[in-house]
Amino acid sequence: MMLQLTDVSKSFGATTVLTDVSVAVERGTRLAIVGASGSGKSTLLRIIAGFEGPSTGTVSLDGRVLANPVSTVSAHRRGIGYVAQDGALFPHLTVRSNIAFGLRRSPGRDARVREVMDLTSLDLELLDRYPHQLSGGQQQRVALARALAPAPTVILLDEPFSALDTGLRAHTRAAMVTALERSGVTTILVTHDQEEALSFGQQLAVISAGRLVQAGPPSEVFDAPINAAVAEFLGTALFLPAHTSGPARAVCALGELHVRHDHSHGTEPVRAMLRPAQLHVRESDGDGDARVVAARQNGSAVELDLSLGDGFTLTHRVPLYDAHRFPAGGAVAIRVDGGVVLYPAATASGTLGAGVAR
Ligand SMILES: Nc1ncnc2c1ncn2[C@@H]1O[C@H](COP(=O)(O)OP(=O)(O)OP(=O)(O)O)[C@@H](O)[C@H]1O
Repeated sequence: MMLQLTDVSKSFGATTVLTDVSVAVERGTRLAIVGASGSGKSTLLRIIAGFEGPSTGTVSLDGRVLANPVSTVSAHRRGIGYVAQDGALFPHLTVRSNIAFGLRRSPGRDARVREVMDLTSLDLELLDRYPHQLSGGQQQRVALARALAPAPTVILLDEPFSALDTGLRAHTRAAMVTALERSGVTTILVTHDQEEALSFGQQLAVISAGRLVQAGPPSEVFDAPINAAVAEFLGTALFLPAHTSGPARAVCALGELHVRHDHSHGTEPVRAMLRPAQLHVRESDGDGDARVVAARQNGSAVELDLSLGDGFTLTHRVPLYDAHRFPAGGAVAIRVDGGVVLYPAATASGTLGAGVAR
């Protein structure tokens, strides 16, 4: 066990921002916390960093209490590094001085600067540049290098890639993950980007309205979201009205399907959730499973509206080069791979935290 939060809550006046958040991060592992804007991610990081205190609950590191409502270890004594959204480099300092900022003056100081630059794949040519002479991705890597320089036990990353454009973001993220891996530092990333969260670390936690609704290895959370809202939040999800038809079986407009996970809590009727990648659609000579009611071009793909009967329509994307096989009015056959996840039938409240089993 390493960094541990136990029942952490936080209120600002009458506003409750976090409620009973408990999470443990093992030494040397990476946790990504994903949530919508305003869900409390930054506040959680700020409590771990020591910029805020919890209203209730405890933060501890290797068994040592860092903060509870009555006592707190100050931020600079926690051995925790923090990288903000925009990197927050000192604009009037060179890369060398930025990275060396938290290091004691010593003969080894310059060597350490070079070491963390190597770790974060920063070219030594950049040593004497100023932040405005760097690309966004380089700035973020300098910010990480600066945070890593004093060899912290934990690094906190607050949306460090959000200001970068898509291509640079993926590249910078991969470079950062490599650097974090090589340094062996325990890391927590917060982000509102699902792809980023799913690819970042060994653990993923979903936060909604100040509560941790689900945590686990990213593949497990993605495979078996605890409720329909989490399923939708983590990626495009298709929901079909269904009813159970036997052990691990459910019937919906696409026929009788295998149930991979059942989160319906014994309710009936249910909804069957599947991901677009599970659908295999081909043209059909006969009646097929569905009919193409509309086809819309959307960049490199064509979106087909497929009517399954019973007034139920499903949208499916096919590559542009394949679209001629699916004219409007044509019949298609649909195969589903991998089974479905069941949830209670739709209710009026569809927020991420609704109906959470904890
Ligand atoms: N010092 C404060 N006083 C009052 N309310 C605050 C304070 N800090 C944060 N909040 C409120 O707490 C909620 C969560 O804020 P927080 O910044 O933690 O969310 P977030 O998930 O990081 O959002 P974003 O992704 O938009 O940065 C927001 O509604 C915010 O207005």
